[in-house]
Amino acid sequence: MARVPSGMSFDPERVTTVTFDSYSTLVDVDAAEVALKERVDDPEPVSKLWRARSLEYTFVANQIDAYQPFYEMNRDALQYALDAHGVDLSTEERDEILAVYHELDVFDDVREGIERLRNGGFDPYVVSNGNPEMLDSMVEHAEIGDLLADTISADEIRTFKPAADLYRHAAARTGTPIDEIAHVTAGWFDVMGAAHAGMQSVWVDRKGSPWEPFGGEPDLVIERFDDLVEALGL
Ligand SMILES: O=C(O)COP(=O)(O)O
Repeated sequence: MARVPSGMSFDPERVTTVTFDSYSTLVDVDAAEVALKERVDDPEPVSKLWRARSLEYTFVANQIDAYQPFYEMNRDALQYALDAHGVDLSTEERDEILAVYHELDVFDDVREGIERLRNGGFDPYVVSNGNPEMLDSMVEHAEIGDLLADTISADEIRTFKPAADLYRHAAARTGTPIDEIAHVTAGWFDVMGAAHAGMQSVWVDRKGSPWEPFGGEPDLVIERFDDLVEALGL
């Protein structure tokens, strides 16, 4: 069931285009932990620090003009997480772990949900921090290439979420007024960034997580993509 947080309003009538975040929304980044398992005794904290640092690097990069492709952010963050936990791996081993990003598992509701949106007349796009090579392999592995209108990468303007410029760039690329876009994401910072830029924000909360006390609420909260399909009246 979709939840509309109190005081917030999701307006389905205004939506013509739906944009999706990729990592943690379409594909499961927690699966990256599996790649660590074979080489690290206690993979969970390493995986968590890796993921957290990747995102923190993107936030800092926006502020200090230090863009590098998201894959390289992940590479540096993995190195840091391993160092912080005293794990010494060769470059080849680190590369193998990193490559898991090319074949992350797709969530089971994704294909059907996007298909129903598309059949209902909405244009589905991906708007992601991932660089184009990552997005190509993500789309191929998730087998959703036939459903998407396009993928839009932070790399096109060398600026990461949640900078408003990236959402504005995405709106321009889709040819849609920004307030006619619903942005669907599991990332809290991405919910805030999309809303700040003028999109309607849809938070995918698959695990019943608490929402953030900071930064406003999503316009709509869904557990599965079907909930969005219903909220859009399809
Ligand atoms: O890893 C992230 O959440 C950032 O990448 P995304 O924009 O595709 O989500």
